[in-house]
Amino acid sequence: MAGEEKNEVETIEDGEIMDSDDAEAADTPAVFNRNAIETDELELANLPGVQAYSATTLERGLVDQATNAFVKTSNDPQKSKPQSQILDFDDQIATGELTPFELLQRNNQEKLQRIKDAYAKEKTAGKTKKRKSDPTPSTSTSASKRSRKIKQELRDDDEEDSTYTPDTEVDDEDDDWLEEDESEVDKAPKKKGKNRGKTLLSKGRDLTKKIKDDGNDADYNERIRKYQDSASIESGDSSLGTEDEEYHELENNFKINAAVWNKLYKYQKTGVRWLHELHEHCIGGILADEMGLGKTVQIALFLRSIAESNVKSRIFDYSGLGPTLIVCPATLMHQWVKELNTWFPLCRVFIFHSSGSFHGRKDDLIQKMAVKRKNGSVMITSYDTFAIEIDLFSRIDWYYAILDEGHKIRNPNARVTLAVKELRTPHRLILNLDH
Ligand SMILES: Nc1ncnc2c1ncn2[C@@H]1O[C@H](COP(=O)(O)OP(=O)(O)OP(=O)(O)O)[C@@H](O)[C@H]1O
Repeated sequence: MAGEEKNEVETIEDGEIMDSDDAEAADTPAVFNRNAIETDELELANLPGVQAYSATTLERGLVDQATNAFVKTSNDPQKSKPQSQILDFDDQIATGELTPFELLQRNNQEKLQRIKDAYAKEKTAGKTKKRKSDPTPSTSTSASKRSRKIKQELRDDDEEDSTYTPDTEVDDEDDDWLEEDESEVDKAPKKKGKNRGKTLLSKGRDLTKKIKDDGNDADYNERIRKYQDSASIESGDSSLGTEDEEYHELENNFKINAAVWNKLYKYQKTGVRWLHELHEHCIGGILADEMGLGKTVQIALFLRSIAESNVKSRIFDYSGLGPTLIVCPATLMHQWVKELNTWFPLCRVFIFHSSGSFHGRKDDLIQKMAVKRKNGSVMITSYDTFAIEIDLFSRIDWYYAILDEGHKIRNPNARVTLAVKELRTPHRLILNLDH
């Protein structure tokens, strides 16, 4: 670290933090000692007018200083109010009432309302004064300026610039289909961690071997035909898949089949709205609800709403849902197929794995994925296959990349983590970071 000015504040013992009372007494800000680096450690330090500090000491000092300030504030009943308010708000996020963005928006609205109220008060007071006595300069201009400024700040917060440029080239390299020994596919699924009593519904993952993906054209056409037949017959469950024209409107011109939306629990609806907020801001996110609370379902519904809304992408040159990649443990691949078939039946779902129903060259399957479909296509693969075949996966510009059981990429140097970094996609989501 280098700075042009010499630190004039009184320093104390190495790494020690000056108590803020002492700092107040001394009428100086609280500071920590910045260790000057030995001049022979850094050539820069030999330059005239430049002073070098140890970055580690600087960072540690800042963290300690912030911690001390926080502890002091929270022990002070006068100052602790904002913290308790924050906890209340956090509760609303934790219980699935609001998304963090909605909370911010609400806070901003409240702030704006307070300004408006103060402005209205000032105005009334001003009028009364004017009537009663000499005209005094009005404060309304500055209040409305303040209000305009805050509104502008709120608008500015919403504007994000993205420079992602997709490259759609797919080359024709000849690859043999990899027959992996992923015996975990055959194993009964094991739930990790403690059951914290929150699980709503059991996954029934041992059924998954019977579920076929849409890798085979004939099977896929048959599934869609059956679904359309059943959807045209009015039955109790047909609402999950019918093309009802009734939609629930979401923000930014997105919508979702109303019958399906109404099947979601409240916190799941909040989750889907939050996924849309991330999408709009082009930022990735981690959906880490407890096991079995419906993360897979929320993702399926979110993808479905993107397909159904057919909104023009801010990044790609098309509307609706583009090719989406889901990477998960091999034991969960067929469960994903099942949930997608249930909640988003028109989507074509491919498994890229030796247990999938596609028989042919791997790059033919990848090319099939690259085709834009009205109802989207989702490719599911295992972490092992993904890491081995990263060259193939990185040929596509993925619309979304979703990592289930995302703690698999916890090790920054693991092959799979490095492979994930090679993926070309503007939208990344992680599920189940850790349990
Ligand atoms: N709103 C709902 N209505 C009906 N069934 C639901 C609903 N939400 C979830 N389910 C069902 O509950 C089960 C668990 O949901 P899901 O697989 O999405 O949970 P999950 O959070 O992804 O679980 P895990 O963390 O174990 O991967 C599934 O069978 C799913 O179909």
